[in-house]
Amino acid sequence: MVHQTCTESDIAGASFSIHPMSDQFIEIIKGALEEADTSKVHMDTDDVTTTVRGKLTHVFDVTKAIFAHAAKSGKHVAFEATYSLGCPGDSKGEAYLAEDEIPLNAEHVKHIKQRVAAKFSLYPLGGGNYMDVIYSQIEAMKQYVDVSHAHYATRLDGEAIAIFDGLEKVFKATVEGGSSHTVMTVSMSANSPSHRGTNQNE
Ligand SMILES: Cc1ncc(C[n+]2csc(CCO)c2C)c(N)n1
Repeated sequence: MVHQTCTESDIAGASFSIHPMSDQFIEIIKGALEEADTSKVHMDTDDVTTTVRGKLTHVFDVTKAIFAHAAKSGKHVAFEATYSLGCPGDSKGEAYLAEDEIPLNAEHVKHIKQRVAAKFSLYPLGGGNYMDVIYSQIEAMKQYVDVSHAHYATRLDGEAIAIFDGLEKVFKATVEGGSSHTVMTVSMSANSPSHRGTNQNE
């Protein structure tokens, strides 16, 4: 078996998709991808997902903005993402590591009000006490949004922007805590008919 070695580079990335439950899905997906300022990341869209790579701050900033732009269509939008840091498979995005830490979209999207339901799972690979890391980061998440137990994941209910900011903080804390390869999966749902009656945006 060939063992791939992970580089020392701190390049982060996300592979994500948006699925708007609407006949206008093409406009919603493409519109959201275009509306976000992606100049500090390497971004590539195909028929399955979009991949963004660069500094972790910008990967979260761009995915948060794209989701917020899609969700503000008012249509039921599902979002799936896998975030990863610590084991890059290619190097095209590495040029973007020279960027500064100033997010380009945060100011623009921070006023978007969008209640969402989400689930996330954190995988601190390459560290010892991985369950301790997971439990302490679930605890940390309670500062930002409503947190509840789910099988294979932790449920989050709240404003989309607060949830993305919480996810970014938890991811960073896991990396800074010594996880040499960190993966996080996120599922999010906006404007679901299942939320009717509980959604402040109605
Ligand atoms: C973020 C994101 N990136 C790519 C796709 C895949 N995709 C499905 S339909 C469509 C528009 C027509 O080309 C695209 C790009 C997605 N769903 N969400």
